[in-house]
Amino acid sequence: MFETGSACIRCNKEDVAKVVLMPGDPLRAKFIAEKYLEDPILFNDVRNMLGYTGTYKGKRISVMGSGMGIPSMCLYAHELYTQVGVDAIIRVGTTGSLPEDIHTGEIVIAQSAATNSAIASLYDSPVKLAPTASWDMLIDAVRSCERLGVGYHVGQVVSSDVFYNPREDAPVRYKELGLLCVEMETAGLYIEAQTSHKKAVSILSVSDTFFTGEALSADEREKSFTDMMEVSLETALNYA
Ligand SMILES: O=P(O)(O)O[C@H]1O[C@H](CO)[C@@H](O)[C@H]1O
Ligand SMILES: O=c1cc[nH]c(=O)[nH]1
Repeated sequence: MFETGSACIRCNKEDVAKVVLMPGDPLRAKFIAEKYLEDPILFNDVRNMLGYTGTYKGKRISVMGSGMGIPSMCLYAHELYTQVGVDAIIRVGTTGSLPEDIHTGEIVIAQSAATNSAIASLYDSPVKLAPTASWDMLIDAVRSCERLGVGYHVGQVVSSDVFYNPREDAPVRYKELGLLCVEMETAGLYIEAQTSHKKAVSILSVSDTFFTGEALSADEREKSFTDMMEVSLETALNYA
């Protein structure tokens, strides 16, 4: 009998480290485990949402897919925080940038996440919560970028419930408001962390741009993804 009461993560608490890297794509979780973790052990494969635990620089770290969108991220983050005993989650995601001076291959660290999702209104709170990164994880992510010599941007991102937004003016309005990029999970992760009294930060790699039409070659895409992964792993060491 597994300790998680969940139908979606089948593991015992001791199978999972205190800090978990979460890419949207479970195959990116497998890639990170195989490329960076020593002796990775698969702890979850329900719905193919692959989760592994291994060691990085001698410390125990887990990596597991979140799926796409706030509902999927919230389900897994909630269970990891409240049933599995995880303390800190780092989203390792891709994003589309809004300002012309944020280029493909660069990293955005999400200080906060504006959202068109109902997630921030669902809690029994006298105010609407503001999805915000944990300050210590945010500053650790910045320091990791600086130590590794990886360029970065820090600011407010958009977590959208839709990839194909029927409001065609949405990216223009986001850009006018000074938002840095669009993705689909960070607001959910930050609200789950806050309401579970845990920690989170999103470290995003720019895979597309909304206004410049820049594109990455296959080599550039891999390099930028590995920058994001290495910054995330270095940040995770502080919470292992
Ligand atoms: O690359 P991931 O982490 O999945 O993130 C981005 O990519 C997906 C859309 O293609 C959404 O999940 C979005 O947030
Ligand atoms: O434009 C983009 C790129 C990546 N992920 C998104 O959600 N949107």
